[in-house]
Amino acid sequence: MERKKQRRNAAAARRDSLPEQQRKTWSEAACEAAVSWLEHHRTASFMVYVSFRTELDTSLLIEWGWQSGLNVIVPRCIPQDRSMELFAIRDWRELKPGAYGILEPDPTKAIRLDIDKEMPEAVFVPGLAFDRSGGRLGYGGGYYDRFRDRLAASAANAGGAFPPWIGLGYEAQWVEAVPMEIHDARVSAVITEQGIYNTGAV
Ligand SMILES: Nc1nc2c(c(=O)[nH]1)N(C=O)[C@@H](CNc1ccc(C(=O)N[C@@H](CCC(=O)O)C(=O)O)cc1)CN2
Ligand SMILES: Nc1ncnc2c1ncn2[C@@H]1O[C@H](COP(=O)(O)OP(=O)(O)OP(=O)(O)O)[C@@H](O)[C@H]1O
Repeated sequence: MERKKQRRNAAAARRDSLPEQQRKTWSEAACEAAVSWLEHHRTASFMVYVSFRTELDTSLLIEWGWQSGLNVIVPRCIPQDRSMELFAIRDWRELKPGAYGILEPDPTKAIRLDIDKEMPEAVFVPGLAFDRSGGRLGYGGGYYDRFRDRLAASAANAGGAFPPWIGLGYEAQWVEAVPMEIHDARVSAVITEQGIYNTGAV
């Protein structure tokens, strides 16, 4: 969709223009808000992206997870079918650059997770832009939308609940409305440096 591509370029340019020191401060504040949310919900595990380019930096959240004994789950993307595999990681040394140059779990070091047996209790998703109704603009690989369908199928099979789907971004990433297509999933909340926004979507 051409309209989406233009929105992606504009959103990426806006995020790239945010000063590095600001991005660092905002990332830390957003990670603290995410920590509060996880503590409040007493989650034992969460899935999170490892940041690349100018994305909101999740390293503080990941390190807090390790220190607090939570199961920290990171995806690895498979460009052939645009799917993602999950791994529990315990240390930065279990990551190596994968597709797109993103740091991803090294399958020889990290522990592979079978989502039919074990599901992350919360999922933090990256984005180029978000809107207040939970619309999310990604890089266009459809990785998270496809993965969400798989997770929903496993949850339905196991009779379990689908985990909260939470966007992480800077206040500067809000847009009026992300163009949404049928397959695009909404996030149930967005966390920024200002705190958590519930979107009303499930
Ligand atoms: N940290 C992180 N990990 C992630 C994602 C993410 O957004 N952030 N993804 C979320 O899905 C997946 C990777 N998706 C990606 C999809 C495309 C490009 C990319 O480089 N695209 C080109 C443009 C291609 C085009 O427009 O045709 C580019 O941006 O230059 C990068 C990552 C899985 N892992
Ligand atoms: N659940 C799905 N099943 C099959 N194909 C899908 C699914 N979701 C998205 N796609 C396809 O993937 C491509 C990219 O989708 P979209 O523009 O929604 O990506 P995105 O959400 O921006 O990216 P990402 O999730 O990787 O950050 C589209 O061609 C779309 O048709």
